[in-house]
Amino acid sequence: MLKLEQVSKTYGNKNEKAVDNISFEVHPGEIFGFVGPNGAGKTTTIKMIVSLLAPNGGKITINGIDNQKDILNAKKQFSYVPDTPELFEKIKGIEYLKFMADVFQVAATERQERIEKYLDIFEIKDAVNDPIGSFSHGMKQKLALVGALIHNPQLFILDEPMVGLDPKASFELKKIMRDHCDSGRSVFFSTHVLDVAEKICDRIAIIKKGKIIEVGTMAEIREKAGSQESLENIFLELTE
Ligand SMILES: Nc1ncnc2c1ncn2[C@@H]1O[C@H](COP(=O)(O)OP(=O)(O)OP(=O)(O)O)[C@@H](O)[C@H]1O
Repeated sequence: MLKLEQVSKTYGNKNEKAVDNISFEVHPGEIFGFVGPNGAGKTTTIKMIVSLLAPNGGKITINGIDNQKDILNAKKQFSYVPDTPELFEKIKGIEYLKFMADVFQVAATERQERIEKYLDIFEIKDAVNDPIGSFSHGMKQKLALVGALIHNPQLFILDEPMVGLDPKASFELKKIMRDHCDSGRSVFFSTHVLDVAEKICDRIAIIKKGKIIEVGTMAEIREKAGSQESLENIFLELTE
């Protein structure tokens, strides 16, 4: 579903690589967690996957499509919710959702169904007729999530999705992520919330100073670390 092969990124004329020759794969039906300390390279990696940044080297394929050679078709395969969604403040929430449905050419009945379903789940049905500028941070995040789910993407990419969400929304999002993968699609997300990653991810990659230092299921990570500890404890040991 998502494949990174020897991907690197250096910003400007910095000496150090923000992302250094990383490779991993996210399979269909998988929730894949991407964890690492501040400045490790998570957002840089995500921005290269979604074609907001061009890598200096390596190859990224999404659902078999090279995201440097065929950007438009690669972009049709995924949805992306950044850590701080920047939405059009002057338009109404519902106008944003219709715009997203238009961009991804979602048929009328499906868009109606999905918009209603997710507005209900995230409890922002009453707010969507107001300008986005009047939304709280959490409400904007919920709207961005609904907008990203409208075309039922093959790959759902989220950067720090739990930050700013209330406990109910966070619970619902985790359920949506699982359902999404149970239907054969995939989720790739970065997080600092390690107990959530441990609980919901099928596989996890740990990045440190731009390099992948561990990747696998929790059982595989525990085995390699020679420890039965929590992801948090193993993470702290590996990233010391
Ligand atoms: N626009 C930029 N220009 C120059 N350097 C950058 C830029 N964005 C990120 N970096 C550098 O690249 C490295 C990786 O940053 P990145 O934001 O990818 O890390 P992260 O793992 O997402 O961190 P965090 O958990 O703090 O969000 C850091 O050293 C950072 O200073």
